[in-house]
Amino acid sequence: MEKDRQETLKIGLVGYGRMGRLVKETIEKTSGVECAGIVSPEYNSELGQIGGKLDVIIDFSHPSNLDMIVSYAEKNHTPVVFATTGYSAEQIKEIEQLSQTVPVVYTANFSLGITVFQQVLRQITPVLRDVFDIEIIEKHHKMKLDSPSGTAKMLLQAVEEGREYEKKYGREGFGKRGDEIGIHSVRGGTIAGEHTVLFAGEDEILEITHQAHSRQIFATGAVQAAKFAAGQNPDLYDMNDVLFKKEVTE
Ligand SMILES: NC(=O)C1=CN([C@@H]2O[C@H](COP(=O)(O)OP(=O)(O)OC[C@H]3O[C@@H](n4cnc5c(N)ncnc54)[C@H](OP(=O)(O)O)[C@@H]3O)[C@@H](O)[C@H]2O)C=CC1
Ligand SMILES: O=C(O)C1=N[C@H](C(=O)O)C[C@H](O)C1
Repeated sequence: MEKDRQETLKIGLVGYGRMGRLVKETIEKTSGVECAGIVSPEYNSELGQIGGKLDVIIDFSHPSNLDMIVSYAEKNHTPVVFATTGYSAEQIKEIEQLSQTVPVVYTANFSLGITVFQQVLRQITPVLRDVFDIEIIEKHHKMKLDSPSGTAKMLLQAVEEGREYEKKYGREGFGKRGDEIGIHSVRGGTIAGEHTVLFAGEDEILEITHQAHSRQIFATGAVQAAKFAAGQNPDLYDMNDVLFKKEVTE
């Protein structure tokens, strides 16, 4: 009997803002996981101050915490779920490098809808790109720090698979549209997150939109990703792996 008992995963939570608080509540409602401690100004200033061994780290905070997380994870062989957006290209390399030694789930969006949206884009963009103009529009609450959103960058990456475009971030001035992709960030109120990819052709428009109606989808997905990461070999994973390739490797 004892052999079948699953250990409760001890999660170290970095960031205790809008998302961090919701992730903590979600952990408390989820079986098999517990919040072992929090890194934020009102709790601990680094993961090392949380007592005991952490089984996995979830980070919803700020790019400035990356080095602290990486050095803890490397030293303690702790899997990490990175949810923070706005990392520099060098920081993304650091995350990729970490994934050679510990399991890492890194995604700007934990929702099922956006995961499937990326798959759809990979299928339809090669068919449409030569005749339709492509624009990406994202809308978020006014407290968001980074623009464009991490999700908009992921959608752009899916659209650009097989062909890179010139990017226009917002548009102003005078002149015809070039061979480019426009990326537009709207900020206001409490919008939880909306992403649209618009394909505009001759007399027709195909528009795909994902709306987050609350942040719960991100918190639920992040806890699911933490459970997944804890059972994997070192590698870089995303929500496609978490949602659709669930087998735990030996
Ligand atoms: N991958 C995904 O699915 C999602 C990702 N996100 C991303 O998660 C991150 C956190 O989002 P959210 O919870 O809304 O943000 P908040 O601003 O509400 O919370 C950020 C947290 O990080 C802390 N923090 C630590 N260092 C810094 C610093 N140098 N500057 C600012 N804050 C710092 C804040 O501390 P303090 O309390 O002192 O401000 C706070 O605890 C963002 O990057 C966001 O884009 C958000 C939703 C979904
Ligand atoms: O900051 C947010 O709120 C969100 N950030 C993520 C992003 O940058 O894509 C995901 C989600 O849209 C909410």
